[in-house]
Amino acid sequence: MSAQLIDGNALAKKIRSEVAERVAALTARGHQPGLAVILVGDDPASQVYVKHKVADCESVGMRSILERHPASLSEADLLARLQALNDDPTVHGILVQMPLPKQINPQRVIETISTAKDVDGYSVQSAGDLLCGLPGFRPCTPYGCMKLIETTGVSLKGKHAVVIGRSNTVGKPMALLLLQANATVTVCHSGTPDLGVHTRQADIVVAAVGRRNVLTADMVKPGAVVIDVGMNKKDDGKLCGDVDFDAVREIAGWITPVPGGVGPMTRAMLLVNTVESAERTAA
Ligand SMILES: Nc1nc(=O)c2c([nH]1)NC[C@@H]1CN(c3ccc(C(=O)N[C@@H](CCC(=O)O)C(=O)O)cc3)C=[N+]21
Repeated sequence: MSAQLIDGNALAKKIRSEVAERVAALTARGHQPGLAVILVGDDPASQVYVKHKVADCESVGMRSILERHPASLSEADLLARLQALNDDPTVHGILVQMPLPKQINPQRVIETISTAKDVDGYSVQSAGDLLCGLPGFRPCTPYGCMKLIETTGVSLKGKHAVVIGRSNTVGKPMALLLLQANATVTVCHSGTPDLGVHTRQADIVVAAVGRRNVLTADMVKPGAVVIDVGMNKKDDGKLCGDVDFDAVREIAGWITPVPGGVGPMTRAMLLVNTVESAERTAA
């Protein structure tokens, strides 16, 4: 028996159509939501991602402001730009594409963005809101993973969820979201001696390491929900995740593909956070 595919493209499309309705309602009241996307330098992958985000905004009727800066931009100049966007009432979300050139401290950049416009959910305030279960912007990738898990109909209450990876943007917030949904949560990482011991117990596995074949078929409990956050390149240049997809899909109950799983949902949740920000401002 083969796992059911969780279609991230289809779910993202449905979410975009819901966002489009909220955008239209706000726009009719003179509050068109706006997202500022800032790209520093000319990293090819970042250019593609940023283009996608701008196109996503257009597809839901949101205004996007794309700012491109040279890789030599100083930190002070970037912070000054962010202050101007903080003060601009037509901008409801601000995203600074990561990674940044080395002369710029990313944490300082994140903390300069107004909490009310931190639609990436990367700031210490947003992280603290999540930790405490308070309203605030949730980081888009783990937020999207929760929506993907929801579509399986598998209830998280009382289930064992294993997160592989402990980054501030994915692993840690993922664990907190699962915990808030009443799962029993284990966080594994590069210092975990035997990953399989943990993942074989898991009803839900979220792999967010950034390395191929982190999760193989022998590490998965039959019927488990497998969410693959990885974005790696194979030798043939094709995109693949952290999960040994072809083998794991024979064991798992549900699995997300790469591409077409978590990636499109990350972008969809950015739109959700931005429309939410605009709704709060308009209220
Ligand atoms: N401030 C900031 N916020 C981010 O959210 C952020 C960032 N910086 N820096 C880079 C990472 C990466 N990221 C992706 C989002 C969607 C896809 C995506 O849509 N992927 C498609 C495939 C795209 C392709 O074919 O290359 C998919 O998985 O189906 C990929 C990568 C957001 N990031």
